[in-house]
Amino acid sequence: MPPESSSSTGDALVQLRDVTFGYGDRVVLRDLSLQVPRGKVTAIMGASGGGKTTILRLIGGQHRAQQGQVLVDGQDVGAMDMQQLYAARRRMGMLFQFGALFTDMSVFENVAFPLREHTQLPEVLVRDIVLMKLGAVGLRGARDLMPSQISGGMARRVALARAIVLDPALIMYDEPFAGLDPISLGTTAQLIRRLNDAMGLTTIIVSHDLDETFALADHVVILGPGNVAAQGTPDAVRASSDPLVHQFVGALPTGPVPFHYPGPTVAEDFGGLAAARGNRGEGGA
Ligand SMILES: Nc1ncnc2c1ncn2[C@@H]1O[C@H](COP(=O)(O)OP(=O)(O)OP(=O)(O)O)[C@@H](O)[C@H]1O
Repeated sequence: MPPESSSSTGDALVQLRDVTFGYGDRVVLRDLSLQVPRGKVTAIMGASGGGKTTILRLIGGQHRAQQGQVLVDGQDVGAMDMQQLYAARRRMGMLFQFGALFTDMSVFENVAFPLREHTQLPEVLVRDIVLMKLGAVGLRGARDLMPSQISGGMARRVALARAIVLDPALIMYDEPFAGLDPISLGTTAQLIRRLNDAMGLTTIIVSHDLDETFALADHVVILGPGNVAAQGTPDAVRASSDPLVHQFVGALPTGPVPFHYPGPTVAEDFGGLAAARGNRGEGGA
């Protein structure tokens, strides 16, 4: 696979090029193009159901684009066979919402799990790596606790240590702040930034927390229906004149983002009922 020319792409670790993807007949992303700059924190935001998690799944190779390309470090994820995909995924840490821990394993064993699955490292090295990663999230002292003995915020940090234990190049967080109190939320945001910078990572966050995410991210992508409404630095995106971006950034209840999920019209769904009421003389209101 030829490397991407840096002149056309900047230095992007991940690129989606004219990607179209749908579930069954329902097209979720249409000709969507976006860039994830290397070494930076990129936030993907937008209305609920807009396809943010779908984008993460395309990057992780859990879904394949029906048209277009998903390039990770210049390699087309959609064209990989299982072995290549497996190798590519080892370079990606993924932390999905509430990144569930194995409840029957200690904190230490949870973090050690990917090392035991994917490497044949001797136990002394496993121990050092796990303690180093737990140290990075401030939980070296919690190694022997079980998931039931730690708070939700701590569990999130253990999941984070587990996601970075194989030293990925890219880490993706889906809703890392969901359900956290304001202090844990601030700690998690700081940690995401610190890990990104200290480990030379590239980070993608899908998040609904506008203020926290704009404060944290270097690059923001706002999704509109099926496509990118705006992308750039947080300041550039805030200044966008696109009505959808304006609605989103201003958290306005009305604007181009529809309230209703696409479906039959009211007349189609309730027409029979209205007609029946009409026949019984109830249709006045
Ligand atoms: N496995 C699936 N099968 C069918 N439809 C799906 C599937 N996963 C997601 N969808 C639909 O695709 C659309 C995009 O979903 P996705 O989860 O990517 O959106 P999102 O932007 O992450 O939403 P949210 O912010 O609410 O998490 C939604 O309308 C959803 O109902």
